[in-house]
Amino acid sequence: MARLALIRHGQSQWNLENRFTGWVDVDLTDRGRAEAKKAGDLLKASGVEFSACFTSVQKRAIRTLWIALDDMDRMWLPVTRAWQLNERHYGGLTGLNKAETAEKHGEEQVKIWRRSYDIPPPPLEKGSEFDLSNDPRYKLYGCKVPATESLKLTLDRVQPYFEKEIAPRLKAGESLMIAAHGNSLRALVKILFNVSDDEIVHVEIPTGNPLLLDLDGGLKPTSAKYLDEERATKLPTL
Ligand SMILES: O=C(O)[C@@H](CO)OP(=O)(O)O
Repeated sequence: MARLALIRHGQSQWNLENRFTGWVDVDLTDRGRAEAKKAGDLLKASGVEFSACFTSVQKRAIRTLWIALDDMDRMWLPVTRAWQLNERHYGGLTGLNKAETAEKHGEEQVKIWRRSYDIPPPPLEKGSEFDLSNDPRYKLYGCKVPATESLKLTLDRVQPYFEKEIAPRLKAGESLMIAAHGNSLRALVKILFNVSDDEIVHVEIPTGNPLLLDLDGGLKPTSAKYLDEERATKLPTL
């Protein structure tokens, strides 16, 4: 039976500051590092022997994976980095404080930008301090940096990557880890649990808390649990 562990990065500096982050390469806070270590403890205690890991090209996810693998004494596992697993791009909201933006535009509008399935935030202006179009990593990986993304647009890049690189290995019975981000993981949860466009609005993924799935041959979850039960959020029904 294949197992899949989905781990959102630990708390980042901009999670702490309550700022829209998206593709900005913000690092973990001390608490985020502690969450990553706890994720490693819990994965080790689960007894699952993983054969490979996937992560984004953003340091908060990469470092979470490093810390967890170090804790698990599995630093030798193969790791693949893919821009397709990046956080959703927050467009023109990038860098803004979420509470101040809600005061300015209203709670309802901010909720639509943050959690609606297919309404993207306004695009990021070209040449903005958060414009990453010339970042060497995206040139290296041959990625055209988006100007904004809804969850749907995020899923449109997560899904083909998952189906090509990850799903065949799970179908072959491998157990894999994915360390990624709130919204790239919401996209994966939407795919795996077959969540409707309306219901995905209510799915929140906690930081640094591994979600361990048992998958059948068609990659349908037969069991799903957050390993840190005290910090678990509600999962879609199986
Ligand atoms: O700022 C972001 O990039 C994400 C994840 O922290 O925030 P949200 O909760 O709005 O999806």
